[in-house]
Amino acid sequence: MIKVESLNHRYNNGPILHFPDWTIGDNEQWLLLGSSGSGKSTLLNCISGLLKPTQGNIVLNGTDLYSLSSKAMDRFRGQHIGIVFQKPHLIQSLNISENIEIACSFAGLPVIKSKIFSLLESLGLDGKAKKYPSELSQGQLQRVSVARALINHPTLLIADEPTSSLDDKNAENVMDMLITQAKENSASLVIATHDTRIRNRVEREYLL
Ligand SMILES: Nc1ncnc2c1ncn2[C@@H]1O[C@H](COP(=O)(O)OP(=O)(O)OP(=O)(O)O)[C@@H](O)[C@H]1O
Repeated sequence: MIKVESLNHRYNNGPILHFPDWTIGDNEQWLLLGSSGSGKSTLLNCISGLLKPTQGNIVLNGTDLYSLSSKAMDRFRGQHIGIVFQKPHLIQSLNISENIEIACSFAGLPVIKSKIFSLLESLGLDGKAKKYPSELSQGQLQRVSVARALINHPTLLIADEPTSSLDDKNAENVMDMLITQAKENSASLVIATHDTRIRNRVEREYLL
């Protein structure tokens, strides 16, 4: 379970961004909705432990994120939170398997190749483990970024605008994949979006 409590953030001398309290239960799926500039990325960065909020707490499975040292936070994030960015951000000089392995290493967890291969297979990427990012299509690269986010069995899977640059069919495919993979991996799912095409796919909505 993830709790967002009494949270607000202020960049430099900008306006104070207020975030309503939010409880994300185990295995729940949520859309994070709000107009441009309303604070979606700021909130996701706070929840991911990447941005210390000016005030308030993020509590994940009983751990107050910002009570951790930065080193402990990095490890905790690696173990409990998987993030799918809009672009895959893979390391070009590493093959697909190695790109996923570094997510295990960052989290201080052992690399189990068989787990990587079976996750790639479940995402329709069998046979791609030894390929390099430049050898895969954009859709395949996005699925690799989902595999990287899931490899450590996170409590929470976060996707930031995963469909905004996609046509209708691919947006549908990506939503299917995120919903199915979150369920199969028993992860809660939060998708930040202003893509109205996907609003009917997820029942719960948090509005900014
Ligand atoms: N690093 C920063 N320094 C100063 N102000 C920032 C910074 N990042 C974001 N902001 C401001 O904070 C507000 C919220 O930004 P944020 O990126 O969280 O919104 P968003 O809802 O994700 O927007 P979008 O949908 O356009 O990506 C905006 O007014 C933005 O200008």
